[in-house]
Amino acid sequence: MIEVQGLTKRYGPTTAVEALSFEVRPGAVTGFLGPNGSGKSTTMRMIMGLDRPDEGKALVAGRRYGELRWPLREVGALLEARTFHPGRSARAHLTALAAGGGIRPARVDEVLAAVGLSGVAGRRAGTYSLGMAQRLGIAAALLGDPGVLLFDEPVNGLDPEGVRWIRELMKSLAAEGRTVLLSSHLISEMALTADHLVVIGQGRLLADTTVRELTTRGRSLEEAFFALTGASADYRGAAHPTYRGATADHQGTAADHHEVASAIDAAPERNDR
Ligand SMILES: Nc1ncnc2c1ncn2[C@@H]1O[C@H](COP(=O)(O)OP(=O)(O)OP(=O)(O)O)[C@@H](O)[C@H]1O
Repeated sequence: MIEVQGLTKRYGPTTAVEALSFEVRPGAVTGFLGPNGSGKSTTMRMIMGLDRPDEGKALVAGRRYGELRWPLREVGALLEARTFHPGRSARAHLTALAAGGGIRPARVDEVLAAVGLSGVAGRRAGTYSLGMAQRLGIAAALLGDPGVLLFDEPVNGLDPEGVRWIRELMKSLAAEGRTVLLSSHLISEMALTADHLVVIGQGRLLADTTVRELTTRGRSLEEAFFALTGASADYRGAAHPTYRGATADHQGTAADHHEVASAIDAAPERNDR
């Protein structure tokens, strides 16, 4: 269980997250959706104790991250790809994490097998493709066999086989009774993967509902998402040709939003940090 209670985070003049409250329950995949810059990553970082909220709190299994005795055994997260030392092998990276996290060493080979990296576990992780790096990040998240898992855009840059693998993994983790919070820009993928949805815009909660309920609000989940987020979208990537004319105060038409969404989906990786 994840409990987000009145979270607010400001970066100078920017309010990234504002009075945000929601719960993520076990046994389901909860999708975390919102336009670019709506505060998804910041929220996940606060849940993981990587950013300090200005107001409110985030609890995992009833405690703040910093209060967890063995955090890796309670909560695992893939927040950014390539958070490992490039000169280290995958096995060495996971072995070091296990040693620091009070996790039995044999677990390393179990998670390497679970993510399909056993055959390349001795290779320097810096030589890994994006898909392999994502798998290593997921292995690290699974290392402590935690009941709570967070994934920030895990399908970013993956090929169709990788996307399907992630989808099935998310579902199986939820079916095991775990709490799974998954952010993605790919609404079509979210429709296939998630049971529940938390939608935010400009750091504020816009919807906390089931995929089924939100889908019935429009002709599709995508339509319903645009109807919900249209007024709060803040597309700053104006350099991209498809964004031309889209400004922060541009309310736009459904067609505009579709164009922008296609551009977001096509963008290989975030470049705002
Ligand atoms: N370290 C930081 N310093 C300053 N501003 C930040 C920082 N991190 C995030 N922000 C700002 O906070 C807002 C929310 O950003 P965040 O990355 O949480 O959004 P997001 O929903 O994850 O976006 P995306 O979908 O593009 O990944 C944005 O305006 C962003 O520019």
